[in-house]
Amino acid sequence: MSTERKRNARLFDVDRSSVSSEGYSLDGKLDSQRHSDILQKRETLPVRKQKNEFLDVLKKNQVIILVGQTGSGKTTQVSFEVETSVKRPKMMVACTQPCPVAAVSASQRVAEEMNVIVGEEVGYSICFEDNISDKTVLKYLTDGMLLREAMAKPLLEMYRVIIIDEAHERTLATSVLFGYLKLVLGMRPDLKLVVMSATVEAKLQDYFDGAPLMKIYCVQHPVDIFYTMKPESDFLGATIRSVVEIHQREEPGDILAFLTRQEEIEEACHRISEEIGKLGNKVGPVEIVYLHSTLPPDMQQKIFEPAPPPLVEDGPPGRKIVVSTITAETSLSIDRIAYVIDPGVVEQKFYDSRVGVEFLMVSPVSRDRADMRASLAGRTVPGKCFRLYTERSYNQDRHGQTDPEILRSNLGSIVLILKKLEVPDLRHFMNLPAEEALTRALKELSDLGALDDKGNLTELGNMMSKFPLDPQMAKMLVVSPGFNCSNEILSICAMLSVPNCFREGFDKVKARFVDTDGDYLTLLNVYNEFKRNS
Ligand SMILES: Nc1ncnc2c1ncn2[C@@H]1O[C@H](COP(=O)(O)OP(=O)(O)OP(=O)(O)O)[C@@H](O)[C@H]1O
Repeated sequence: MSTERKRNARLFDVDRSSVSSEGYSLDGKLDSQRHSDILQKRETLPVRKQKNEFLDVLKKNQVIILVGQTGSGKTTQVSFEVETSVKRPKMMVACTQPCPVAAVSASQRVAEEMNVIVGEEVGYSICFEDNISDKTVLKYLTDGMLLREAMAKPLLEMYRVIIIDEAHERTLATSVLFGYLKLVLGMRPDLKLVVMSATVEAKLQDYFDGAPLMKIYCVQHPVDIFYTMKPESDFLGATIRSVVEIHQREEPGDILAFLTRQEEIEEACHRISEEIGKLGNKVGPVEIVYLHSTLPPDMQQKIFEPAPPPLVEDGPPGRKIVVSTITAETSLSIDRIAYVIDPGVVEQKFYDSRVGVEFLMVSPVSRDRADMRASLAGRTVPGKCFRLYTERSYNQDRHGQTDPEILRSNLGSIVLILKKLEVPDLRHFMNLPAEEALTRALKELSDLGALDDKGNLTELGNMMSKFPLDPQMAKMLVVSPGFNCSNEILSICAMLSVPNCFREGFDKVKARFVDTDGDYLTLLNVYNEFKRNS
Protein backbone atom coordinates (compact mmCIF):
# COMPACT_ATOMS: atom_id res chain seq x y z
CA MET A 1 0.00 0.00 0.00
CA SER A 2 1.41 3.43 -0.89
CA THR A 3 1.98 5.97 1.86
CA GLU A 4 -0.85 8.04 0.47
CA ARG A 5 -3.32 5.13 0.61
CA LYS A 6 -2.24 4.33 4.15
CA ARG A 7 -2.82 7.90 5.14
CA ASN A 8 -6.32 7.85 3.72
CA ALA A 9 -7.15 4.53 5.31
CA ARG A 10 -6.13 6.09 8.61
CA LEU A 11 -8.29 9.09 7.90
CA PHE A 12 -11.31 6.92 7.43
CA ASP A 13 -10.61 4.79 10.49
CA VAL A 14 -10.60 7.99 12.52
CA ASP A 15 -13.65 9.19 10.68
CA ARG A 16 -15.75 6.15 11.43
CA SER A 17 -14.80 5.74 15.06
CA SER A 18 -15.39 9.41 15.73
CA VAL A 19 -18.93 9.01 14.48
CA SER A 20 -19.71 5.94 16.47
CA SER A 21 -17.97 2.64 16.97
CA GLU A 22 -21.38 0.99 16.97
CA GLY A 23 -22.48 -0.59 13.75
CA TYR A 24 -19.01 -1.44 12.45
CA SER A 25 -17.11 -4.70 12.64
CA LEU A 26 -13.34 -4.78 13.03
CA ASP A 27 -12.70 -4.93 9.26
CA GLY A 28 -14.35 -1.51 8.93
CA LYS A 29 -17.52 -2.89 7.35
CA LEU A 30 -21.02 -2.42 8.68
CA ASP A 31 -22.75 -4.90 10.93
CA SER A 32 -25.79 -6.50 9.34
CA GLN A 33 -28.40 -4.55 11.37
CA ARG A 34 -26.96 -1.14 10.48
CA HIS A 35 -26.53 -2.17 6.88
CA SER A 36 -30.10 -3.37 6.61
CA ASP A 37 -31.34 -0.07 8.19
CA ILE A 38 -29.39 1.86 5.55
CA LEU A 39 -30.77 -0.25 2.71
CA GLN A 40 -34.30 0.13 4.07
CA LYS A 41 -33.95 3.92 4.19
CA ARG A 42 -32.58 3.94 0.68
CA GLU A 43 -35.66 2.15 -0.66
CA THR A 44 -37.78 5.11 0.51
CA LEU A 45 -35.92 7.61 -1.71
CA PRO A 46 -38.04 8.97 -4.59
CA VAL A 47 -35.40 8.14 -7.21
CA ARG A 48 -35.73 4.42 -6.46
CA LYS A 49 -39.34 4.39 -7.66
CA GLN A 50 -38.29 5.60 -11.12
CA LYS A 51 -35.13 3.54 -11.37
CA ASN A 52 -36.27 1.33 -14.26
CA GLU A 53 -37.64 4.25 -16.24
CA PHE A 54 -34.34 6.09 -15.80
CA LEU A 55 -32.21 3.12 -16.86
CA ASP A 56 -34.42 2.62 -19.87
CA VAL A 57 -34.04 6.23 -21.04
CA LEU A 58 -30.29 6.07 -20.43
CA LYS A 59 -30.00 2.91 -22.51
CA LYS A 60 -31.59 4.64 -25.49
CA ASN A 61 -29.79 8.00 -25.25
CA GLN A 62 -26.25 9.26 -24.95
CA VAL A 63 -27.23 12.23 -22.76
CA ILE A 64 -30.01 12.50 -20.19
CA ILE A 65 -31.01 15.37 -17.92
CA LEU A 66 -32.43 14.32 -14.58
CA VAL A 67 -34.28 16.82 -12.42
CA GLY A 68 -35.20 16.10 -8.81
CA GLN A 69 -35.53 18.02 -5.60
CA THR A 70 -32.57 17.98 -3.22
CA GLY A 71 -32.56 14.81 -1.13
CA SER A 72 -34.49 12.75 -3.70
CA GLY A 73 -31.48 10.43 -3.95
CA LYS A 74 -29.86 11.58 -7.19
CA THR A 75 -26.25 11.65 -6.00
CA THR A 76 -26.19 8.42 -4.08
CA GLN A 77 -28.62 6.26 -6.08
CA VAL A 78 -28.19 7.24 -9.72
CA SER A 79 -24.43 6.80 -9.74
CA PHE A 80 -24.78 3.41 -8.08
CA GLU A 81 -27.46 2.24 -10.51
CA VAL A 82 -25.52 3.51 -13.49
CA GLU A 83 -22.43 1.72 -12.26
CA THR A 84 -24.23 -1.60 -11.95
CA SER A 85 -26.15 -1.36 -15.23
CA VAL A 86 -23.79 0.19 -17.81
CA LYS A 87 -21.00 -2.38 -17.81
CA ARG A 88 -17.72 -1.81 -19.59
CA PRO A 89 -14.70 -3.59 -18.19
CA LYS A 90 -11.90 -1.50 -16.71
CA MET A 91 -13.82 1.75 -17.10
CA MET A 92 -15.24 3.81 -14.27
CA VAL A 93 -18.29 5.92 -13.57
CA ALA A 94 -17.45 9.50 -12.54
CA CYS A 95 -19.86 11.66 -10.58
CA THR A 96 -18.85 15.30 -10.14
CA GLN A 97 -19.69 17.47 -7.14
CA PRO A 98 -19.35 21.24 -6.75
CA CYS A 99 -17.22 21.02 -3.58
CA PRO A 100 -14.88 18.58 -1.83
CA VAL A 101 -17.15 17.99 1.16
CA ALA A 102 -19.94 16.72 -1.13
CA ALA A 103 -17.60 14.36 -3.00
CA VAL A 104 -16.28 12.80 0.22
CA SER A 105 -19.72 12.55 1.81
CA ALA A 106 -21.29 10.89 -1.25
CA SER A 107 -18.49 8.33 -1.49
CA GLN A 108 -18.86 7.55 2.21
CA ARG A 109 -22.58 7.03 1.92
CA VAL A 110 -22.47 4.87 -1.20
CA ALA A 111 -19.62 2.80 0.26
CA GLU A 112 -21.79 2.22 3.33
CA GLU A 113 -24.73 1.20 1.17
CA MET A 114 -22.53 -1.21 -0.80
CA ASN A 115 -20.84 -2.27 2.46
CA VAL A 116 -17.35 -1.68 1.10
CA ILE A 117 -14.46 0.47 2.31
CA VAL A 118 -14.07 3.96 0.85
CA GLY A 119 -11.12 3.97 -1.55
CA GLU A 120 -11.82 0.49 -2.86
CA GLU A 121 -14.86 -0.04 -5.14
CA VAL A 122 -16.07 3.49 -4.36
CA GLY A 123 -13.60 6.33 -3.99
CA TYR A 124 -13.17 10.06 -4.25
CA SER A 125 -10.77 12.53 -5.74
CA ILE A 126 -10.59 16.10 -4.48
CA CYS A 127 -7.94 18.81 -4.62
CA PHE A 128 -4.78 17.30 -3.03
CA GLU A 129 -6.41 14.03 -2.03
CA ASP A 130 -7.09 10.90 -4.05
CA ASN A 131 -8.74 8.00 -2.30
CA ILE A 132 -9.13 5.46 -5.07
CA SER A 133 -7.49 2.17 -6.02
CA ASP A 134 -7.32 -0.34 -8.88
CA LYS A 135 -10.64 -1.72 -7.63
CA THR A 136 -12.49 1.60 -7.95
CA VAL A 137 -15.49 1.49 -10.28
CA LEU A 138 -17.35 4.55 -8.99
CA LYS A 139 -15.50 7.78 -8.34
CA TYR A 140 -16.88 10.98 -6.83
CA LEU A 141 -14.77 13.98 -7.69
CA THR A 142 -15.05 17.73 -7.73
CA ASP A 143 -15.93 19.27 -11.11
CA GLY A 144 -12.55 21.04 -11.01
CA MET A 145 -10.77 17.69 -10.67
CA LEU A 146 -12.54 16.27 -13.72
CA LEU A 147 -11.40 19.30 -15.71
CA ARG A 148 -7.82 18.72 -14.54
CA GLU A 149 -8.11 15.04 -15.53
CA ALA A 150 -9.31 16.11 -18.98
CA MET A 151 -6.14 18.18 -19.34
CA ALA A 152 -4.08 15.01 -18.90
CA LYS A 153 -6.45 12.62 -20.76
CA PRO A 154 -8.53 14.69 -23.19
CA LEU A 155 -10.97 11.92 -24.17
CA LEU A 156 -11.50 10.88 -20.56
CA GLU A 157 -11.25 7.31 -21.77
CA MET A 158 -11.13 5.92 -18.21
CA TYR A 159 -14.86 6.66 -17.87
CA ARG A 160 -17.86 4.91 -19.42
CA VAL A 161 -20.41 7.25 -17.81
CA ILE A 162 -19.91 10.79 -16.54
CA ILE A 163 -22.49 12.26 -14.19
CA ILE A 164 -22.46 16.02 -13.68
CA ASP A 165 -24.32 16.55 -10.42
CA GLU A 166 -25.73 19.80 -8.99
CA ALA A 167 -25.82 21.40 -12.45
CA HIS A 168 -28.09 24.16 -11.09
CA GLU A 169 -25.20 25.48 -8.96
CA ARG A 170 -23.60 26.69 -12.20
CA THR A 171 -20.05 26.57 -10.90
CA LEU A 172 -17.30 27.72 -13.20
CA ALA A 173 -15.88 24.24 -13.71
CA THR A 174 -19.31 22.76 -14.48
CA SER A 175 -20.00 25.42 -17.12
CA VAL A 176 -16.65 24.69 -18.76
CA LEU A 177 -17.28 20.93 -18.54
CA PHE A 178 -20.59 21.23 -20.38
CA GLY A 179 -18.91 22.79 -23.37
CA TYR A 180 -15.99 20.39 -23.26
CA LEU A 181 -18.02 17.23 -22.75
CA LYS A 182 -20.19 18.11 -25.72
CA LEU A 183 -17.05 17.87 -27.86
CA VAL A 184 -15.92 14.63 -26.21
CA LEU A 185 -19.35 13.02 -26.68
CA GLY A 186 -19.02 13.65 -30.42
CA MET A 187 -15.71 11.81 -30.46
CA ARG A 188 -16.74 9.01 -28.09
CA PRO A 189 -20.12 7.50 -29.00
CA ASP A 190 -19.59 4.90 -26.24
CA LEU A 191 -19.56 7.60 -23.51
CA LYS A 192 -22.78 8.48 -21.69
CA LEU A 193 -23.52 11.72 -19.86
CA VAL A 194 -26.07 12.23 -17.09
CA VAL A 195 -26.70 15.83 -16.02
CA MET A 196 -28.47 16.12 -12.66
CA SER A 197 -30.09 19.23 -11.31
CA ALA A 198 -32.52 20.34 -8.61
CA THR A 199 -34.20 22.78 -11.01
CA VAL A 200 -35.52 22.37 -14.55
CA GLU A 201 -32.79 23.17 -17.05
CA ALA A 202 -34.51 23.76 -20.39
CA LYS A 203 -31.45 25.61 -21.71
CA LEU A 204 -29.33 22.54 -21.09
CA GLN A 205 -31.76 20.40 -23.00
CA ASP A 206 -31.33 22.68 -26.02
CA TYR A 207 -27.58 22.75 -25.57
CA PHE A 208 -27.42 18.95 -25.66
CA ASP A 209 -29.51 18.79 -28.85
CA GLY A 210 -32.84 18.01 -27.22
CA ALA A 211 -31.60 15.35 -24.77
CA PRO A 212 -34.51 13.84 -22.81
CA LEU A 213 -35.37 15.47 -19.48
CA MET A 214 -36.71 13.20 -16.77
CA LYS A 215 -38.32 14.49 -13.56
CA ILE A 216 -38.27 12.72 -10.23
CA TYR A 217 -41.53 13.05 -8.33
CA CYS A 218 -41.06 14.07 -4.70
CA VAL A 219 -43.35 14.95 -1.83
CA GLN A 220 -42.72 18.45 -0.49
CA HIS A 221 -44.19 19.30 2.93
CA PRO A 222 -45.68 22.76 3.53
CA VAL A 223 -43.33 25.51 4.71
CA ASP A 224 -44.57 28.69 6.43
CA ILE A 225 -42.44 31.72 5.60
CA PHE A 226 -41.85 34.58 8.05
CA TYR A 227 -40.20 37.94 7.31
CA THR A 228 -38.77 40.59 9.62
CA MET A 229 -40.73 43.84 9.94
CA LYS A 230 -37.67 45.94 9.08
CA PRO A 231 -34.32 45.14 7.45
CA GLU A 232 -31.72 43.52 9.78
CA SER A 233 -28.30 45.15 9.48
CA ASP A 234 -26.49 42.71 11.82
CA PHE A 235 -27.38 39.41 10.14
CA LEU A 236 -24.94 37.39 12.29
CA GLY A 237 -26.49 38.61 15.56
CA ALA A 238 -30.01 38.16 14.18
CA THR A 239 -29.26 34.60 13.09
CA ILE A 240 -27.92 33.70 16.54
CA ARG A 241 -30.95 35.23 18.27
CA SER A 242 -33.33 33.39 15.94
CA VAL A 243 -31.69 30.01 16.59
CA VAL A 244 -31.92 30.50 20.37
CA GLU A 245 -35.55 31.65 20.16
CA ILE A 246 -36.59 28.72 17.99
CA HIS A 247 -34.96 26.35 20.44
CA GLN A 248 -36.84 27.93 23.34
CA ARG A 249 -40.26 28.28 21.72
CA GLU A 250 -40.82 26.02 18.76
CA GLU A 251 -41.93 22.41 18.48
CA PRO A 252 -39.25 19.68 18.09
CA GLY A 253 -37.34 19.65 14.80
CA ASP A 254 -33.79 20.45 13.71
CA ILE A 255 -32.56 23.89 12.68
CA LEU A 256 -30.51 24.88 9.63
CA ALA A 257 -29.06 28.41 9.61
CA PHE A 258 -27.19 29.90 6.66
CA LEU A 259 -24.24 32.26 7.05
CA THR A 260 -21.62 33.42 4.62
CA ARG A 261 -18.16 32.21 5.55
CA GLN A 262 -16.24 29.78 7.69
CA GLU A 263 -15.07 32.04 10.51
CA GLU A 264 -18.52 33.59 10.81
CA ILE A 265 -19.99 30.10 11.16
CA GLU A 266 -17.46 29.15 13.82
CA GLU A 267 -18.22 32.32 15.75
CA ALA A 268 -21.97 31.72 15.46
CA CYS A 269 -21.66 28.14 16.75
CA HIS A 270 -19.63 29.35 19.70
CA ARG A 271 -22.10 32.11 20.59
CA ILE A 272 -25.17 29.89 20.13
CA SER A 273 -23.64 27.33 22.45
CA GLU A 274 -22.95 30.04 25.08
CA GLU A 275 -26.47 31.51 24.84
CA ILE A 276 -28.19 28.13 25.04
CA GLY A 277 -25.87 27.14 27.89
CA LYS A 278 -27.18 30.13 29.89
CA LEU A 279 -30.72 28.73 29.66
CA GLY A 280 -29.69 25.62 31.65
CA ASN A 281 -32.20 22.78 32.02
CA LYS A 282 -35.12 24.93 30.88
CA VAL A 283 -34.35 23.81 27.32
CA GLY A 284 -33.39 20.50 25.74
CA PRO A 285 -29.81 19.52 24.85
CA VAL A 286 -28.39 20.62 21.50
CA GLU A 287 -25.82 19.28 19.08
CA ILE A 288 -24.36 22.24 17.19
CA VAL A 289 -22.53 21.36 14.00
CA TYR A 290 -21.07 23.50 11.28
CA LEU A 291 -20.69 22.85 7.60
CA HIS A 292 -18.65 24.45 4.83
CA SER A 293 -17.30 23.24 1.51
CA THR A 294 -13.88 22.13 2.75
CA LEU A 295 -14.85 20.59 6.10
CA PRO A 296 -12.42 17.73 6.86
CA PRO A 297 -13.87 14.21 6.40
CA ASP A 298 -13.77 13.36 10.12
CA MET A 299 -16.23 16.20 10.89
CA GLN A 300 -18.63 15.67 8.01
CA GLN A 301 -20.59 12.72 9.26
CA LYS A 302 -21.82 14.69 12.30
CA ILE A 303 -24.32 16.58 10.17
CA PHE A 304 -26.15 13.32 9.42
CA GLU A 305 -26.43 12.20 13.06
CA PRO A 306 -29.78 12.43 14.86
CA ALA A 307 -30.53 15.12 17.44
CA PRO A 308 -29.52 14.26 21.04
CA PRO A 309 -32.22 12.64 23.23
CA PRO A 310 -33.80 14.63 26.14
CA LEU A 311 -31.63 14.78 29.25
CA VAL A 312 -34.34 13.21 31.40
CA GLU A 313 -37.41 11.22 30.50
CA ASP A 314 -40.21 13.66 29.49
CA GLY A 315 -37.66 16.51 29.53
CA PRO A 316 -37.49 19.13 26.74
CA PRO A 317 -36.51 17.48 23.42
CA GLY A 318 -33.01 17.73 22.00
CA ARG A 319 -32.23 19.45 18.73
CA LYS A 320 -29.54 19.40 16.10
CA ILE A 321 -28.47 22.86 14.92
CA VAL A 322 -26.55 23.05 11.64
CA VAL A 323 -24.87 26.32 10.73
CA SER A 324 -23.71 26.29 7.12
CA THR A 325 -22.49 28.20 4.10
CA ILE A 326 -24.32 27.54 0.82
CA THR A 327 -22.97 23.98 1.00
CA ALA A 328 -26.18 22.87 2.76
CA GLU A 329 -28.35 24.49 0.09
CA THR A 330 -28.04 21.62 -2.34
CA SER A 331 -24.66 19.89 -2.12
CA LEU A 332 -25.58 17.91 0.99
CA SER A 333 -29.13 17.06 2.02
CA ILE A 334 -29.75 16.85 5.73
CA ASP A 335 -32.87 15.02 6.91
CA ARG A 336 -35.33 16.19 9.60
CA ILE A 337 -34.71 19.95 9.18
CA ALA A 338 -37.89 21.72 10.30
CA TYR A 339 -36.59 25.30 10.67
CA VAL A 340 -34.48 27.25 8.21
CA ILE A 341 -32.99 30.65 9.01
CA ASP A 342 -32.13 32.63 5.91
CA PRO A 343 -30.31 35.93 6.56
CA GLY A 344 -30.70 36.69 2.85
CA VAL A 345 -27.03 37.01 2.01
CA VAL A 346 -24.40 34.90 0.30
CA GLU A 347 -20.68 35.32 -0.26
CA GLN A 348 -19.88 35.17 -3.96
CA LYS A 349 -17.01 35.73 -6.30
CA PHE A 350 -17.14 38.83 -8.51
CA TYR A 351 -14.85 40.13 -11.20
CA ASP A 352 -14.19 43.79 -11.84
CA SER A 353 -13.12 43.85 -15.46
CA ARG A 354 -12.02 47.51 -15.33
CA VAL A 355 -9.23 46.77 -12.86
CA GLY A 356 -8.93 43.05 -13.70
CA VAL A 357 -9.43 41.86 -10.13
CA GLU A 358 -11.54 39.02 -8.72
CA PHE A 359 -12.89 39.42 -5.21
CA LEU A 360 -15.35 37.84 -2.78
CA MET A 361 -18.32 39.91 -1.70
CA VAL A 362 -21.34 39.38 0.52
CA SER A 363 -24.42 40.17 -1.54
CA PRO A 364 -28.20 39.59 -1.35
CA VAL A 365 -29.35 36.10 -2.33
CA SER A 366 -31.41 35.70 -5.50
CA ARG A 367 -35.05 34.67 -5.20
CA ASP A 368 -34.13 31.24 -6.59
CA ARG A 369 -31.67 30.76 -3.77
CA ALA A 370 -34.09 32.05 -1.13
CA ASP A 371 -36.76 29.62 -2.35
CA MET A 372 -34.30 26.74 -2.39
CA ARG A 373 -33.37 27.53 1.23
CA ALA A 374 -37.01 27.69 2.31
CA SER A 375 -37.84 24.37 0.63
CA LEU A 376 -35.25 22.61 2.79
CA ALA A 377 -37.50 23.15 5.84
CA GLY A 378 -40.17 20.99 4.21
CA ARG A 379 -38.07 18.21 2.74
CA THR A 380 -38.82 15.51 5.31
CA VAL A 381 -41.32 17.22 7.70
CA PRO A 382 -43.59 20.31 7.55
CA GLY A 383 -41.52 23.35 8.49
CA LYS A 384 -40.93 27.07 8.87
CA CYS A 385 -38.50 29.41 7.19
CA PHE A 386 -37.45 32.64 8.93
CA ARG A 387 -36.19 35.21 6.45
CA LEU A 388 -34.18 37.92 8.17
CA TYR A 389 -35.29 40.52 5.62
CA THR A 390 -38.55 42.12 4.66
CA GLU A 391 -41.16 40.80 2.26
CA ARG A 392 -40.68 43.96 0.23
CA SER A 393 -36.98 43.17 -0.15
CA TYR A 394 -37.87 39.68 -1.39
CA ASN A 395 -40.36 40.99 -3.94
CA GLN A 396 -38.57 44.09 -5.17
CA ASP A 397 -34.83 44.03 -4.53
CA ARG A 398 -33.89 40.47 -5.34
CA HIS A 399 -33.18 39.07 -8.78
CA GLY A 400 -34.98 35.90 -9.77
CA GLN A 401 -31.98 33.84 -10.83
CA THR A 402 -28.49 33.22 -9.54
CA ASP A 403 -25.91 34.26 -12.14
CA PRO A 404 -23.65 31.43 -13.30
CA GLU A 405 -20.16 31.74 -11.80
CA ILE A 406 -18.70 32.00 -15.31
CA LEU A 407 -20.34 35.43 -15.64
CA ARG A 408 -18.70 36.60 -12.42
CA SER A 409 -15.18 35.30 -13.06
CA ASN A 410 -11.98 36.39 -14.67
CA LEU A 411 -12.16 34.65 -18.03
CA GLY A 412 -8.36 34.49 -18.23
CA SER A 413 -8.09 31.26 -16.24
CA ILE A 414 -10.97 29.68 -18.18
CA VAL A 415 -9.44 30.56 -21.52
CA LEU A 416 -6.15 29.08 -20.32
CA ILE A 417 -7.90 25.80 -19.52
CA LEU A 418 -9.84 25.79 -22.79
CA LYS A 419 -6.66 26.42 -24.76
CA LYS A 420 -4.96 23.58 -22.93
CA LEU A 421 -7.95 21.37 -23.79
CA GLU A 422 -7.55 22.48 -27.43
CA VAL A 423 -11.16 23.62 -27.70
CA PRO A 424 -11.43 24.99 -31.25
CA ASP A 425 -14.11 27.68 -31.06
CA LEU A 426 -14.22 29.56 -27.79
CA ARG A 427 -16.97 31.87 -28.97
CA HIS A 428 -19.50 29.06 -29.17
CA PHE A 429 -18.85 27.80 -25.70
CA MET A 430 -21.83 27.50 -23.41
CA ASN A 431 -22.50 30.45 -21.13
CA LEU A 432 -19.43 32.39 -22.17
CA PRO A 433 -20.17 36.06 -21.56
CA ALA A 434 -19.94 38.90 -24.03
CA GLU A 435 -17.41 38.84 -26.82
CA GLU A 436 -15.73 41.88 -25.29
CA ALA A 437 -14.83 39.97 -22.08
CA LEU A 438 -13.38 37.14 -24.11
CA THR A 439 -11.28 39.49 -26.22
CA ARG A 440 -10.01 41.17 -23.03
CA ALA A 441 -9.02 37.80 -21.55
CA LEU A 442 -7.16 36.80 -24.71
CA LYS A 443 -5.26 40.10 -24.64
CA GLU A 444 -4.36 39.68 -20.95
CA LEU A 445 -2.98 36.18 -21.60
CA SER A 446 -1.00 37.34 -24.55
CA ASP A 447 0.43 40.28 -22.52
CA LEU A 448 1.46 37.81 -19.83
CA GLY A 449 3.23 35.67 -22.44
CA ALA A 450 0.84 32.73 -22.04
CA LEU A 451 -0.34 32.91 -25.68
CA ASP A 452 1.73 33.44 -28.81
CA ASP A 453 0.86 35.66 -31.80
CA LYS A 454 -1.43 32.97 -33.22
CA GLY A 455 -3.30 32.62 -29.95
CA ASN A 456 -1.70 29.24 -29.12
CA LEU A 457 -0.50 28.29 -25.67
CA THR A 458 3.21 28.99 -25.07
CA GLU A 459 5.38 26.86 -22.79
CA LEU A 460 4.77 29.38 -20.01
CA GLY A 461 1.00 29.29 -20.68
CA ASN A 462 1.10 25.50 -20.56
CA MET A 463 2.69 25.59 -17.09
CA MET A 464 0.27 28.30 -15.94
CA SER A 465 -2.76 26.25 -17.03
CA LYS A 466 -1.90 23.60 -14.44
CA PHE A 467 -2.85 25.89 -11.56
CA PRO A 468 -6.45 26.79 -10.76
CA LEU A 469 -5.48 30.41 -10.24
CA ASP A 470 -5.96 33.85 -11.63
CA PRO A 471 -3.47 34.04 -14.61
CA GLN A 472 -1.35 36.75 -12.96
CA MET A 473 -0.91 34.63 -9.84
CA ALA A 474 -0.27 31.50 -11.89
CA LYS A 475 2.51 33.33 -13.73
CA MET A 476 3.96 34.65 -10.47
CA LEU A 477 4.07 31.12 -9.13
CA VAL A 478 5.50 29.52 -12.26
CA VAL A 479 8.30 32.06 -12.69
CA SER A 480 9.14 32.19 -8.97
CA PRO A 481 12.78 31.10 -8.37
CA GLY A 482 12.00 28.40 -5.77
CA PHE A 483 9.18 26.95 -7.83
CA ASN A 484 10.64 23.64 -8.86
CA CYS A 485 11.64 22.18 -5.53
CA SER A 486 10.73 24.00 -2.36
CA ASN A 487 8.05 22.70 -0.05
CA GLU A 488 7.34 26.24 1.01
CA ILE A 489 6.45 27.20 -2.53
CA LEU A 490 4.27 24.16 -2.80
CA SER A 491 2.55 25.21 0.41
CA ILE A 492 1.88 28.57 -1.12
CA CYS A 493 0.52 26.87 -4.19
CA ALA A 494 -1.75 24.76 -1.97
CA MET A 495 -2.77 27.84 -0.07
CA LEU A 496 -3.66 29.71 -3.23
CA SER A 497 -5.74 26.86 -4.54
CA VAL A 498 -7.78 26.28 -1.42
CA PRO A 499 -10.96 28.25 -0.89
CA ASN A 500 -10.76 30.54 2.13
CA CYS A 501 -6.96 30.35 2.07
CA PHE A 502 -6.41 34.07 2.30
CA ARG A 503 -8.60 34.43 5.33
CA GLU A 504 -7.36 31.33 7.12
CA GLY A 505 -3.77 32.40 6.83
CA PHE A 506 -0.73 30.50 5.75
CA ASP A 507 -0.07 28.37 8.85
CA LYS A 508 -3.57 27.07 9.21
CA VAL A 509 -3.78 26.07 5.57
CA LYS A 510 -0.33 24.54 5.64
CA ALA A 511 -1.32 22.48 8.68
CA ARG A 512 -4.16 20.97 6.70
CA PHE A 513 -1.70 19.51 4.26
CA VAL A 514 0.69 18.11 6.81
CA ASP A 515 0.40 14.50 7.85
CA THR A 516 0.30 13.56 11.56
CA ASP A 517 3.97 12.57 11.33
CA GLY A 518 4.74 16.13 10.29
CA ASP A 519 5.50 15.35 6.65
CA TYR A 520 4.26 17.23 3.65
CA LEU A 521 2.85 14.04 2.22
CA THR A 522 0.06 15.45 0.15
CA LEU A 523 2.12 18.34 -1.06
CA LEU A 524 4.80 15.97 -2.21
CA ASN A 525 2.18 14.07 -4.14
CA VAL A 526 1.10 17.29 -5.79
CA TYR A 527 4.67 18.03 -6.65
CA ASN A 528 5.21 14.56 -8.12
CA GLU A 529 1.99 14.82 -10.06
CA PHE A 530 3.12 18.16 -11.39
CA LYS A 531 6.48 16.72 -12.45
CA ARG A 532 4.77 13.77 -14.14
CA ASN A 533 2.47 16.04 -16.13
CA SER A 534 5.04 18.59 -17.19
N1 LIG B 1 -22.96 10.66 4.12
C1 LIG B 1 -24.25 10.46 4.40
N2 LIG B 1 -24.63 9.97 5.62
C2 LIG B 1 -25.92 9.77 5.91
N3 LIG B 1 -26.94 10.04 5.07
C3 LIG B 1 -26.64 10.51 3.86
C4 LIG B 1 -25.28 10.76 3.46
N4 LIG B 1 -25.31 11.25 2.19
C5 LIG B 1 -26.60 11.30 1.82
N5 LIG B 1 -27.40 10.87 2.81
C6 LIG B 1 -28.86 10.79 2.77
O1 LIG B 1 -29.24 10.08 1.59
C7 LIG B 1 -30.42 10.66 1.05
C8 LIG B 1 -30.23 10.94 -0.44
O2 LIG B 1 -29.23 11.93 -0.59
P1 LIG B 1 -28.65 12.32 -2.03
O3 LIG B 1 -27.47 13.18 -1.78
O4 LIG B 1 -28.48 11.11 -2.86
O5 LIG B 1 -29.85 13.19 -2.63
P2 LIG B 1 -29.79 14.21 -3.85
O6 LIG B 1 -31.08 14.11 -4.56
O7 LIG B 1 -28.57 13.97 -4.64
O8 LIG B 1 -29.70 15.60 -3.13
P3 LIG B 1 -28.64 16.76 -3.41
O9 LIG B 1 -29.12 17.46 -4.63
O10 LIG B 1 -28.75 17.55 -2.15
O11 LIG B 1 -27.30 16.12 -3.55
C9 LIG B 1 -30.76 11.90 1.87
O12 LIG B 1 -31.78 11.55 2.76
C10 LIG B 1 -29.48 12.19 2.63
O13 LIG B 1 -29.74 12.76 3.88
